[in-house]
Amino acid sequence: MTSVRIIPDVGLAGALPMNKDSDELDIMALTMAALRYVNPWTLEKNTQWSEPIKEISDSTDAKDRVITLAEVSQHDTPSDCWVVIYDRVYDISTFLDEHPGGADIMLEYAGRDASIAFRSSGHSRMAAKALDRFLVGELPMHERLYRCSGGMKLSDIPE
Ligand code: HEM
Repeated sequence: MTSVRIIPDVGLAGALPMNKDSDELDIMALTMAALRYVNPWTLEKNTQWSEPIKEISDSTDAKDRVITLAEVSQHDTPSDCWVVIYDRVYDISTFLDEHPGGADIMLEYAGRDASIAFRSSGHSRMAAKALDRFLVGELPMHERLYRCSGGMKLSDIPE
């Protein structure tokens, strides 16, 4: 093995990998140590640098998400079905097969505003409450019809 003689006159000998049998520097050990030092996989994770992961799944956060009508219109298939009801955006993809009124009637409104249809089908308060679990966001103020100043006043808009 290649080895280099070192003169231990700077007081570093104790910190360097020396051959046990001589006062020579162990180049292989030094190389491995240097590789470990520069190899990112050996670096310990510094939690101080990590951003906490922000959960966006609960409905409080979903309410804060602004979704335009243009974006809603991209979700207009049975497997990816969003509708707007009273200015709120709902992802009802998983509800289509559960809907007591059938999937087809809701699919007519896929990617669009379904407020009038929802209202005129005489849905119960329970139905309005059922919307909560599908909430993904709200329209921007300039695209709203109900939840805005001067918007349409309906006594039974869900809270
Ligand atoms: C998108 C969210 C919707 C939810 C969460 C929902 C929920 C419900 C629920 C729970 C019922 C049972 C009756 C009641 O409690 O009112 C129902 C019935 C019904 N829904 Fe919806 N609905 C939605 C959208 C729509 C839309 C867009 C239409 C379109 C017209 C519609 C049409 C109907 C009809 C016709 C019934 C009566 C079915 C029957 O009694 O035979 N629904 N819906």
